[in-house]
Amino acid sequence: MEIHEHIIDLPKKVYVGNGILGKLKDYLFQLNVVDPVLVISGPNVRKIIVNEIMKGLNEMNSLELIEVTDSSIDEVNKVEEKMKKFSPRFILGIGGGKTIDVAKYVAYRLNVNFISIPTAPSHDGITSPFASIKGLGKPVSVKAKMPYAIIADIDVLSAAPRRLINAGIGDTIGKLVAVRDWKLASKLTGEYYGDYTASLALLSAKHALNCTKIIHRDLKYSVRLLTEALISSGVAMGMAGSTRPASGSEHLFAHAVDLLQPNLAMHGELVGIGTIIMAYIHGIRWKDIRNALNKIGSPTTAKELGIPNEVIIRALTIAHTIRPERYTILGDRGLTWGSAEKVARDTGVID
Ligand SMILES: NC(=O)C1=CN([C@@H]2O[C@H](COP(=O)(O)OP(=O)(O)OC[C@H]3O[C@@H](n4cnc5c(N)ncnc54)[C@H](OP(=O)(O)O)[C@@H]3O)[C@@H](O)[C@H]2O)C=CC1
Ligand SMILES: O=C(CO)COP(=O)(O)O
Ligand SMILES: [Zn+2]
Repeated sequence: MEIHEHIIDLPKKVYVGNGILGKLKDYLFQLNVVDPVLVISGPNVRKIIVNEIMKGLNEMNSLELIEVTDSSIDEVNKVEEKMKKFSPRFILGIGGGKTIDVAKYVAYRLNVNFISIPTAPSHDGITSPFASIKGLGKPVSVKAKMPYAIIADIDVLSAAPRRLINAGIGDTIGKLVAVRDWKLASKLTGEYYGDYTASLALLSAKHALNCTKIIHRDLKYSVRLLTEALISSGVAMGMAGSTRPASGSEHLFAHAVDLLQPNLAMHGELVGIGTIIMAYIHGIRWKDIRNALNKIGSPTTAKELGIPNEVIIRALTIAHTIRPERYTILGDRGLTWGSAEKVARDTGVID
């Protein structure tokens, strides 16, 4: 008899709290982290946060820091080159989504434990066992290492620029559409639909929507809520063994814009706009989503992001080609130029 197994890898420990990075040394001890340890970080985060963290770890005999500037395969190769000489037992990824993606992808390829230390609540890659790496030939995420532990310091995360916090809200609200797409696919194509992981992703989206109502009066509480939502959305991906619960047509749109005009906008901002458009096509409450994003000052129009109307329309027409194996509301044939222009205008994304 053939055995079908589904193996779920989960983090060993998740630390969340205010000012907890000051206890990093204790946590690493609790987690049995032994050196050599490699810290991966980006240039901004290094200056703002990591240099201080490194001082706190100066008792380690073997500790190295490497800076990465984007989540490309070239940066992955650069880190791997360094690892040949250094052979770390643990990797700490400290930063935004791109840094964490490089760290978890390197950790996966070389089978080294990886600890995720987010400095911005801008994405749900904090916990997911997937990484978006540019230069692998596709704009969507690939398999990577599930973090061994997560250390989320709410003081640090809530001090991140507001744009990054808003992007995390956009990335999470996207699950409202992603789960709809998944359900639709299960009806039309017979694809397995995981009720539990879908519910977990939806719960994250609901909490992110709640954040939009309270962030003006209680930033720290909202960031804590958002961080927990990002973590559990990542867990949903880990449990599903795919990004399906967290990425549908709204992400396809975001990936398409990024392909056409790289680095113009943050991932979560594009997902937020994609969510408005795809919610409109699904016939769900797209105006509520747009109002929620407007309320926090997150962009809801192409103009706010400096993206030409033609790029939005073109992205909508090619989005269905990005991951053809994952059925969404865009169907197999996608949108025509005319229908793409109409939905973008009807939702106010272009004028
Ligand atoms: N693997 C997955 O499942 C997922 C992956 N992603 C991916 O994550 C990426 C998006 O991540 P995102 O975080 O939005 O973008 P970036 O990682 O590009 O971070 C944006 C900027 O914010 C800076 N930054 C981070 N923390 C702070 C802070 N506390 N204070 C000041 N600046 C800070 C970074 O600095 P520095 O230059 O130092 O890095 C960087 O310049 C995309 O590539 C996306 O595809 C998104 C969702 C899920
Ligand atoms: O960004 C993601 C989830 O928020 C990952 O999605 P993709 O698998 O589409 O890259
Ligand atoms: Zn995302």
